Amino acid sequence: MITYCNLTGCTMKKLAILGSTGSIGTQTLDVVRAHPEAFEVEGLAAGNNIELLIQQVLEFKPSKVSVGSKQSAEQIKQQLPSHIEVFYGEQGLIEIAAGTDADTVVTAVMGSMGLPSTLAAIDAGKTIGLANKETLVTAGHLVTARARQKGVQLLPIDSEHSALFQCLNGEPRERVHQLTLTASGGSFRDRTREQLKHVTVADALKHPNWSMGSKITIDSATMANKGLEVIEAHWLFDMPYDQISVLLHPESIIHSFVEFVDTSIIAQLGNPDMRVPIQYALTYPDRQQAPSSRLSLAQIGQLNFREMDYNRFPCLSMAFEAGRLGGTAPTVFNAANEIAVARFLNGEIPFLLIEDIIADALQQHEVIANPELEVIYATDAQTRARASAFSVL
Ligand SMILES: NC(=O)C1=CN([C@@H]2O[C@H](COP(=O)(O)OP(=O)(O)OC[C@H]3O[C@@H](n4cnc5c(N)ncnc54)[C@H](OP(=O)(O)O)[C@@H]3O)[C@@H](O)[C@H]2O)C=CC1
Ligand SMILES: CC(=O)[C@@H](O)[C@H](O)COP(=O)(O)O
Ligand SMILES: [Mn+2]
Repeated sequence: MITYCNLTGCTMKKLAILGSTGSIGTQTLDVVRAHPEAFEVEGLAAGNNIELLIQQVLEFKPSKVSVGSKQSAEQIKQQLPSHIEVFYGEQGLIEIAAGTDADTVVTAVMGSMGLPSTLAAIDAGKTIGLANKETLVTAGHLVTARARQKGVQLLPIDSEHSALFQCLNGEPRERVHQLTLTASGGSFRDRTREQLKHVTVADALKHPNWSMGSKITIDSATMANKGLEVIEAHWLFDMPYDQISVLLHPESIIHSFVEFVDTSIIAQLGNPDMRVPIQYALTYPDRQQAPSSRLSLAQIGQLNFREMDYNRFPCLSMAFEAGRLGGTAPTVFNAANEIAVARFLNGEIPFLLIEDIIADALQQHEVIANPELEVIYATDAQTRARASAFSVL
């Protein structure tokens, strides 16, 4: 039984979930389902999957919900009890992030569209269970500064960052030699660049180890995901880029590790199951039985590792470069990648054009140092326009 106690008594943890119908959102609700005595759901936000959202509302009984459009809001209102408040669009997402009694907000929408609601949740003093890595990539300096100012904890949900958080266990930065993020290599790990020219969307969506939303699955295949994660680690752990490395590990059993200055290495292991890091963020600093299977190293037998080939995966080099440049460069990397992946998923461009679109966007951009929020939004919009128009013809 999980209880959250302070001097005034024991309470249930109150949650709002942004992106409740997605891969992370539904697995967060699996964790809630496994511990009904510990969690209450105050707010749910989704995009277009009204059918699933209605089922979630009837099961978890939040007081407020939000959907992607006004039309969906009208539709859902007719099917829900009248005491449930229904919102929509960006303001709706902000209402779920900041306008409920939730103490913890799980940010599980995809992309930098999660930035305004994440900032609103921080401003409202909510603890953040952070899955939406694009938010930290596009505006890491603003998000982390605001969280510090408000005394708000950013608890990582991304598996590698949850692993690093657990390995670091509060140790100061001076004791750390290097953070290493492991990378599965994604759907095309063993294909040559020549073979990548004609891969299909269906092939790209077959991740070897994880079942995830489509955008992140493509990011894994291009290695842009690991690039985003390097920048995410930089901001979450206040670590310079030359102390962050990436190692190819096809099995996704070691989720990441920390090498300390005395040469000791501490790693976090587990089966690839996001409900484990999600639950850790929700119960932190406590640990409880998770709705997940136990890892048997004897059954696995061996684990493999390979040096990262940066020529094979140029998106990773570009992300390191953007991170080191800082300012608006990571915003450009992220926005160009979001558009390029959407175009690939839409069947508009071949797989290898994703990296060309990112390279073009970074090359033409004049970096603005220490950008304010408005500059971030303007850079994001300009980059999206350029990436949408990019053509090989
Ligand atoms: N999946 C995973 O295992 C991992 C994911 N992450 C990160 O977590 C985030 C979510 O990923 P994932 O769960 O895979 O993505 P999914 O695509 O599975 O889910 C995205 C969610 O966002 C919702 N959404 C889309 N548009 C809107 C909108 N306008 N307003 C409100 N909600 C909206 C979707 O709703 P609907 O479906 O109803 O349209 C869905 O609930 C990403 O940033 C990803 O990088 C990080 C580590 C692991
Ligand atoms: C589950 C998770 O955290 C994903 O970000 C995962 O790490 C993707 O795996 P690769 O990017 O290593 O293929
Ligand atoms: Mn990850």
